Amino acid sequence: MLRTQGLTKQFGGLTAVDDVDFELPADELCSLIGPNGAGKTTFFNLLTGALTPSEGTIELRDGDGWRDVTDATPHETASLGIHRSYQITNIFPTSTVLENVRIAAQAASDDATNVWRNVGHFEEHVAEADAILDRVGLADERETVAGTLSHGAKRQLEVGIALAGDPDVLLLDEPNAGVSSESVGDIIDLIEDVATDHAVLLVEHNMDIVMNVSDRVVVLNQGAVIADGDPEDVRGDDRVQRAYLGGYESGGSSETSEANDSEASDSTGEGGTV
Ligand SMILES: Nc1ncnc2c1ncn2[C@@H]1O[C@H](COP(=O)(O)OP(=O)(O)OP(=O)(O)O)[C@@H](O)[C@H]1O
Repeated sequence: MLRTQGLTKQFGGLTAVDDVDFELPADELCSLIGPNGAGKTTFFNLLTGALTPSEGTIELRDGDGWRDVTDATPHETASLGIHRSYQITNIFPTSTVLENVRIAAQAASDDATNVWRNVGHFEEHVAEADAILDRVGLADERETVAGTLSHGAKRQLEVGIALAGDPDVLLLDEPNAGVSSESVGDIIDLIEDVATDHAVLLVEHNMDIVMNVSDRVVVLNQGAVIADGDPEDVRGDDRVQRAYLGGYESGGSSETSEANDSEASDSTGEGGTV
């Protein structure tokens, strides 16, 4: 579905993503984990075209072949089917929940030139938005002003906005960030649901979520892949334990110590999907 070869990003003398060969099959939910500063967000930003690689290629499955999207802009990658949710909230806070998803659905369609026109003219986008709200568990919040939602509901809305672009590949950036522990089960259900019909690449610090939902786990450290495989194997890998997991056991403390300051160190902030 999507693959990178030798993908590298340098910021001055710092190599944030270092020679990464990666492939995401169409039916897979893959988690990308690693300590703060490992390069996960930079890798996402390369895939969406928000950043241009220093070296290497990014390709998307195109029929029987591959299409090179290495130099594609964010608009082009979105129209080719790569969408992401944002760790920093990427919603219109004064618009309703429905409007947020309706605008994203419309922006992804041919009506994109006039996204603010009267809702009544766009029944099909409203219907699409309602179906998405149902899917992400926000049907009851349809008329709620988005900025007043709880953290957890905002995360659900961000996934809904990403889904509205009708993506093939969904990049989820910490969908659990800021969500209360009671809502973790809802987020797991949501991730598993969207993975039934999308290729998903998930960045998440909560190891219980990662171990629960992932078909495969890739570990980045200092920009390079240090492990790639079955969640259980990756968890048992000595290098991964040393670099990141530090004794993580299922059902224990679910976040690594690195994760606790992840919100503060976010470095996305690179524009929106609509
Ligand atoms: N625009 C930028 N300019 C310079 N350095 C950057 C830039 N963006 C990221 N970096 C650096 O690149 C490295 C990788 O950062 P990145 O945000 O990709 O890591 P991360 O794994 O997503 O971390 P976190 O888990 O904290 O979100 C870090 O050392 C960071 O300081």
